Amino acid sequence: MISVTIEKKLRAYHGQQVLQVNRQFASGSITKIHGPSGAGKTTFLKIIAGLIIPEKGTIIADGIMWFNADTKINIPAQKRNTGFVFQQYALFPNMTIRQHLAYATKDEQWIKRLLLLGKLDTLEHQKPEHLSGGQQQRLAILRALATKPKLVLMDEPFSALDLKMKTELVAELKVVLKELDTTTLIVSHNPQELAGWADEEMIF
Ligand SMILES: Nc1ncnc2c1ncn2[C@@H]1O[C@H](COP(=O)(O)OP(=O)(O)OP(=O)(O)O)[C@@H](O)[C@H]1O
Repeated sequence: MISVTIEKKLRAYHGQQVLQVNRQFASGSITKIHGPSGAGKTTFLKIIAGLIIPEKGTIIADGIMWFNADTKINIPAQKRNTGFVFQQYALFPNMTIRQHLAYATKDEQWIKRLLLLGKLDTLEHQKPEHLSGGQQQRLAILRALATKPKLVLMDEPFSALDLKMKTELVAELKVVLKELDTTTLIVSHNPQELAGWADEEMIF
């Protein structure tokens, strides 16, 4: 279980807005997060990942204190074993699809399964510049899963996919996430998207 109790001042255009969250996420659950633009959804994911530091609060993951503002505990992002799908994908321009995955895992069977999941098996030796937006986005999702993380944070991960691709991927992705027992937080700006797919909902 991940338990998050935080406060973070946001840089808003007018005045100041404070992001306050007090929420638990059960192990292996999938939570869909939605709410208005600028409400702090991306910031919230980055706080859990350890990329943005809140002013107050604690983050406890499976009994381990990742962050405590009072005692100044702050486990670095790379030690939180968290998969992150960024809105802008953040792929490595000089690495092929396969190299993105092989960088994270040596498990050949797992790499093969991920490539099939993302329908990228025939493109494994291509670099990002030769991929469509949807293919790049799928690679970002696969890379986030490559280490079989206990926590996956996804920021609008299906925005570049057509409906057919999204429907197929989402179904297969859920099977994989449940198999890994990965706790998953997915930001989606569309309240209807993923209806019935996620276990929980969090509204900003
Ligand atoms: N590191 C940071 N520290 C403080 N405030 C930040 C930081 N990064 C972004 N912000 C501010 O937080 C606010 C919320 O931004 P954020 O990107 O989290 O919203 P969002 O809900 O994800 O929006 P969208 O749906 O448009 O992606 C913005 O006003 C932004 O300026």
